Amino acid sequence: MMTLQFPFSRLVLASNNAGKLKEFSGLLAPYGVEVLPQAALQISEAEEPYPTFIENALTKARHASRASGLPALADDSGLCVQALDGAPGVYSARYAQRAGGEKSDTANNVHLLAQLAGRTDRQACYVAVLALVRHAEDPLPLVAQGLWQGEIAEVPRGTHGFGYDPLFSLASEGCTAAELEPGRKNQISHRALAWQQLLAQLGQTA
Ligand SMILES: O=c1nc[nH]c2c1ncn2[C@H]1C[C@H](O)[C@@H](COP(=O)(O)OP(=O)(O)OP(=O)(O)O)O1
Ligand SMILES: [Mg+2]
Repeated sequence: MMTLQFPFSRLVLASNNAGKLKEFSGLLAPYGVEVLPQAALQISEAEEPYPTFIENALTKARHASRASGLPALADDSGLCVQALDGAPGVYSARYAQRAGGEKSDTANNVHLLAQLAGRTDRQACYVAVLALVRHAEDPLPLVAQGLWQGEIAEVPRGTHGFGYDPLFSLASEGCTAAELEPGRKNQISHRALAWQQLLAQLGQTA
């Protein structure tokens, strides 16, 4: 792997999602940058009111950077299902809640299966957009995206990962994302791909 020098030694991870934090600690481990989850700095969760991943990612990164005075990395991600016209998309974390249910991964998975009942088109795509700001008013944030194609399984399988992983089935791997070893997911996921894109940009701008 190419080693890159980060232009800073510490950054805030602008996320409260334990699954994402775990994946990022793996992705960032080789780069010798100290990663501080925003909760460790008592930073509140930012609002995510926008209809695009990029706007939400940037707003989360700016919020954490403003509160901490440090560079910040944010991830806005979700699952886009073809037969549902791209839903739940940017609303993935609030999918069941917006339909009157609770805000949890389990409720989201149950709701997704109900929405797809009887549908044969199960194609879906995970999307991750990353935003890295050097400071809160950074006029030139680094932005990268990754996509990961899969299909929605009929029943959940696997215990690794988080979110929709038990339903995200990968023909090439012969299993769901929740059945993948975490290290494998971190090689091939939407988040891993976006991270590689961001690193490439850092290499150009560092
Ligand atoms: O690799 C993934 N494996 C499974 N599910 C995933 C993945 N990547 C995104 N997802 C789902 C989880 C959540 O339902 C939504 C992200 O929502 P999103 O607002 O970006 O994150 P969040 O609210 O959980 O944490 P935070 O905003 O603090 O980073 O997409
Ligand atoms: Mg969120």
